[in-house]
Formats: sequence, structure tokens, C-alpha cells
Amino acid sequence: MLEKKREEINEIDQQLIQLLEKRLAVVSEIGQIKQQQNLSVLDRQREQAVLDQVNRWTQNEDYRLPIQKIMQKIMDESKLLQI
Ligand SMILES: O=C(O)C(=O)C[C@]1(C(=O)O)C=C[C@@H](O)C=C1
Repeated sequence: MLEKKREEINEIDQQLIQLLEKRLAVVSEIGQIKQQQNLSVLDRQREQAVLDQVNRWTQNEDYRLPIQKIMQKIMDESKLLQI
């Protein structure tokens, strides 16, 4: 039972990593555009828009806060990648 559930987690993690790699690749491209156009890495307005959107897409109330925190962490790591 536990093993089955962990296999389920493994499959989900694999999908998450594929999507994170895709997202980070786009983040890198944005980083290059920002560098060319001399724009700052941090865009607070855009981050708020991302979080608002994520909030609307989250269906389970119990997951709202953890998902917001995870997305903020993803954006924090994205900014580090753009430096
Ligand atoms: O949209 C951008 O400008 C990005 O660089 C992407 C991103 C993100 O991870 O969503 C990262 C840093 C910015 O502060 C805002 C958003």
C-alpha cells in the first residue's frame, strides 16, 4: 500500500520535473531578454499576477497556501537563475 502510493508519487515527481525544466528553460530565455533590454530581474507586478492566477486555478482550499508558497519559491529560484 505504502509502496504503491510512493510509486504514484514517483510518477507525479517525474511529470513535475519535466514541467519545471520547461519552465526554467523559458525563465532563462526571459533572463537573456531582460539582460539585452537592461531590465531588472525582479518584476513584483508580474509575480503578483502569477500568484493571483495560481490562486484562481487552485481548487482545493486546503492546498491554497502551500501552493502559493511553492510558487513563490519557484519564482525565487527563477530569479537566481537569471542573475
Ligand atoms: O516574467 C518574468 O519577468 C520572469 O522573469 C519570470 C518570473 C517567474 O518565475 O514567473 C521570474 C521573476 C520575475 O520576478 C517575475 C516572474
